[in-house]
Amino acid sequence: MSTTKPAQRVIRIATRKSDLAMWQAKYVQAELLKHHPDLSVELLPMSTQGDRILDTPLAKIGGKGLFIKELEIAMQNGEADIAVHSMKDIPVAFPDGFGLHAICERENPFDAFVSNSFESIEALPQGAVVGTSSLRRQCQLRAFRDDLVIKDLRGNVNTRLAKLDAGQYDAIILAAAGLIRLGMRDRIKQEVSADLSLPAVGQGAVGIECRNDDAELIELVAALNHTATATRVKAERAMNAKLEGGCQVPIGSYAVINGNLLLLRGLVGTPDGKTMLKSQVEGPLIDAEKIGQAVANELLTKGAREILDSLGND
Ligand SMILES: NCc1[nH]cc(CCC(=O)O)c1CC(=O)O
Repeated sequence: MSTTKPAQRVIRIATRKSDLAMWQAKYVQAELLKHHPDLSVELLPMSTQGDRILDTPLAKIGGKGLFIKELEIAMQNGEADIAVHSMKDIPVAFPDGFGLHAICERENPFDAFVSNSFESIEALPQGAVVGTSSLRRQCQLRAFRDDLVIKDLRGNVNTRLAKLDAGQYDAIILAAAGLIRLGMRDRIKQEVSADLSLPAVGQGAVGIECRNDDAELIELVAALNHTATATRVKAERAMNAKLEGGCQVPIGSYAVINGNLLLLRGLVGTPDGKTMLKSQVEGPLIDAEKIGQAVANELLTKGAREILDSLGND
């Protein structure tokens, strides 16, 4: 047995600076240290173009990739080793040389109804103003309650809550996971069921990206992979990839596991909620990716392509 210890490796995590991104980076830092106590893990907080341009719809400025490009450049330059992302916010494909090397255990995957005056979506009065910038949430809310007025709501979680508290909305819809991670579970008045609002691809899960050429790092990071979450998210992302669901489209995709079976539900709709295509496929866990493609194919057969193309998702 060798008596010399390998040199202590330092892992630098590139992260966005929002409270949620910092929470997620610190979570991964703690998990890495739990699995590999000899590591040294540092944070490199960065601001990205996506964080700086807050007043333009994301689709117009280049979509989700904008939130991670700077982090990838830092990894390419050797200033950082890994990047931590909300799985919901990252595109299906990574740039050459980069990959997703772990998906951590999923937090609550559902949408949350938050209001200072009303207890639930059902309890909102006629014509109530609800804040969300997600076309997926807008579509499903309108399909459920076509009287509601949907008003744009951007910014990080705290900004959105501040706008609600300032009286600009009767209620807002956020991801439950973000609120829970930031210690604001008590702001959730209602967890919105998947029947009413099918979650976004990967919602509630955190992923770790790094370069594909660092085998030692990839092995260290793999210890944080949560198999069930990774399988669910793989199916959800395979559906999205097949639909070429770009940045801002009303797509929901949500997988659950029952024993050896995975059930994936998919949804494509129009922002006005007047058309909502739904499909679900169940199959063996090992077929997660095929199940995702099968749900996408069913949605395409029902007319998803026309909806997605009409939204400029080319
Ligand atoms: N689009 C922003 C975003 N990205 C990730 C989360 C938190 C939940 C998650 O990890 O999926 C949120 C907030 C929200 O949608 O309310």
